[in-house]
Amino acid sequence: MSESAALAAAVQAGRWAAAACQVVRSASGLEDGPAALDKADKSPVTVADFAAQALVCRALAEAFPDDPVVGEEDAAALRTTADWQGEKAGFVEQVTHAVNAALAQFKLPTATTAEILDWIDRGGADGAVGENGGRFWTVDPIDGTKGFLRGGQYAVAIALIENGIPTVGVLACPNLPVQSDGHNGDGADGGTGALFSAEKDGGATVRSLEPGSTPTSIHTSATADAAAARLCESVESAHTAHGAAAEIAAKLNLTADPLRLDSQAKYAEVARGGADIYLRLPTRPGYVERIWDHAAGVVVIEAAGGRVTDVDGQPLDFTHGRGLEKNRGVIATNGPLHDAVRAATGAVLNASN
Ligand SMILES: Nc1ncnc2c1ncn2[C@@H]1O[C@H](COP(=O)(O)OS(=O)(=O)O)[C@@H](OP(=O)(O)O)[C@H]1O
Ligand SMILES: [Mg+2]
Ligand SMILES: [Mg+2]
Ligand SMILES: [Mg+2]
Repeated sequence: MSESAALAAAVQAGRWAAAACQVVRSASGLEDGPAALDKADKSPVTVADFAAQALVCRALAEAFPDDPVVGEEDAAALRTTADWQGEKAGFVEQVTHAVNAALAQFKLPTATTAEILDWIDRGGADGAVGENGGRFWTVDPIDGTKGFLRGGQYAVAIALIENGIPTVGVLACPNLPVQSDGHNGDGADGGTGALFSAEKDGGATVRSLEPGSTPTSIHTSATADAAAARLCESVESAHTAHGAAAEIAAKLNLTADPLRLDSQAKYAEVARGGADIYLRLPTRPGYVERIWDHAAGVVVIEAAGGRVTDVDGQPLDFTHGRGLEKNRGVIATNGPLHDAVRAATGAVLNASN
């Protein structure tokens, strides 16, 4: 099937953003890592998050100038940096350098800092359904920023949402091998990285991040035997309840250890059968999942044959702006295992309430 203009734009956006992330990653040693700021919620944001959001917004604006973009980041902090000292000095210049290094790789003209900050702020839409006829993009320029900082997995996640339904999804995963190796190693394998993509009601594919690579189809695993299933979950214990996941695994008689990896690379692994179940279990009441942490993963996994609901079995509801206000946690599976995993999850979470 040929790619739609929307998918082609998202793929290009993912490639440009991944290139910027790789420029930043390779310019910094693992010891000190890329420069990062703390956001209001104390989570980190790096030079590469900003550079990647700028490039995704630029690519989407070129193809679809009227489409709103709901991005995780904004440039407000970067507009007040004139007197930044110490380790923050030069932060904005590093963003500009990363964007322009990526643009140069694609033989595109370089941009000024002012243009780059404006591209980042194109991501300031609020995702209200009804805006632009119910059509908008959502972008996580680096999902798994903590993974990125550690040299582990991270993803550039881009999705198109139409009337509340994610219809196009791209996950660019620079540290994930193109062929699943059931990997326990949680970091770069020296390869070029993988880009997963899908359209609703079309197939899901993976291709290398190498220029000109050809997509190949991916499918979730067919296993209906929970005992043989492989579960994946976040590295960060603040992002998912590891203890409850272990209880659910025991209930399902799972024998393999969970695969812990950062970012929506988890959706990608389940989509291609490298794992069978992705559990994201609420750690504290009141945390609302963000749409950009899931929209692209949902498209890819469903197109590959899998299923996604929240822990209560409800579909993820993308009609409430930037948050999945009506959902709690996430269960993503290969499909055949979904009902059993959902039942075990309900039993464990209800018992602990
Ligand atoms: N308390 C809490 N509960 C659930 N989720 C949270 C929480 N805090 C943060 N986040 C979001 O987690 C995103 C990273 O997802 P992962 O857990 O898959 O990656 S990681 O293991 O933390 O790297 C991360 O996305 P990024 O900020 O894009 O990295 C956050 O949006
Ligand atoms: Mg994220
Ligand atoms: Mg992010
Ligand atoms: Mg973040």
